[in-house]
Amino acid sequence: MVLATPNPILRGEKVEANIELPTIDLLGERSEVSRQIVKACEEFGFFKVVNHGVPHDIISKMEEESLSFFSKPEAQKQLAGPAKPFGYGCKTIGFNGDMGEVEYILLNTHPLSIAHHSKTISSNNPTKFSFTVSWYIEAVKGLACEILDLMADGLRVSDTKLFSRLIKDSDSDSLFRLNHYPNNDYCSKDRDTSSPLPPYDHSRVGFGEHSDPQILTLLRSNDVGGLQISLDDNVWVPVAPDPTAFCVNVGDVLQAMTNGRFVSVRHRAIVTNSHKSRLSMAYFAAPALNALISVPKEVVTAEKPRLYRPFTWAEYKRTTYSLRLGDTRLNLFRICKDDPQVSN
Ligand SMILES: C=C1C[C@]23C[C@@]1(O)CC[C@H]2[C@@]12CC[C@H](O)[C@@](C)(C(=O)O1)[C@H]2[C@@H]3C(=O)O
Ligand SMILES: O=C(O)CCC(=O)C(=O)O
Ligand SMILES: [Fe+2]
Repeated sequence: MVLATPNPILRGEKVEANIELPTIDLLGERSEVSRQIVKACEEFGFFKVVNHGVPHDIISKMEEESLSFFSKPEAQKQLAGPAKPFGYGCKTIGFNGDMGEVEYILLNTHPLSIAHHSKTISSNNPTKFSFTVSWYIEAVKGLACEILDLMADGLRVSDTKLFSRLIKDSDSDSLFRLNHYPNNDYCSKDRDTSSPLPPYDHSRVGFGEHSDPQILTLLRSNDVGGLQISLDDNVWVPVAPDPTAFCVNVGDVLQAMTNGRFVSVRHRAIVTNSHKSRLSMAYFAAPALNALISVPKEVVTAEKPRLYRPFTWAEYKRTTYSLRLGDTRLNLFRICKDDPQVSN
């Protein structure tokens, strides 16, 4: 069912009723799990994993540390910023004027970088913060590698570690982001409280629409919704929050490496009308800067010729950061039929 939004961000925009993303049980039979993952990446670019093996303890400690940081007075949080490129950021996203109703911590996942930034994020116990983040990242990185190996299997790529090797590199450029969105208590003083609020306020963008540039994103959120994905132009589908699962999405690099078979889908986070704030924790699995992104031979066929030219992650990242959040970047790397450097 497609419903017109009560307060659309863009004219003509539609929001569908909540969908359940494909849910993949990682304890299932391996070839069946691979098959389901490939199908979900082709059809949605997003799926949920359950029985993911990341200990509950690690997730709840990371959530506790995050909330304890975000509950500090603004002036204290600012000591850990600006997020240029890493640290605390509030409302400004990236370097090109994007804004949203979100505060966040953005970190590179290298242990030395985490230890360095922990000093300003948690001045009273930086070791505890640093330890918790590193522990969480090790666990989600393990999960990301497992999922990437299942993808390679499902795609019948002979080098089954091709994708996971890229993110296991000690120079991997992977990132970790904690996003904290406001709750509706911000506006309740000005509101007529006699009529109930709709579940979302579509005029309040937390994190504007974009695709993730990396290989794979593993997102865990608390029980407050807000994430929406765009399956068709101008149709947004809210994703029901599920704190027991990880929401996994294909990034631009994986779309390129699968020759467009997997889709890096645009998504955004809207501020909900919940009394509780949304907390999301995103691990962006990326290759090393000098890694060459090219397509394995198994996904290029006469019917599906090579779509993108090879590029390094450094080149792709530079392009990404020179653009706005909502800009499409992968198309800039599409092969032009008359490009003499390109052979199929
Ligand atoms: C406006 C921007 C913020 C962003 C870098 C960019 O120039 C375009 C992509 C943005 C994004 C989206 C996914 C991740 O949250 C992120 C960390 C990333 O790698 O690309 C952000 C960047 C950011 O916030 O710095
Ligand atoms: O908070 C969310 O649910 C989405 C965040 C997101 O898309 C991002 O950080 O790239
Ligand atoms: Fe994202």
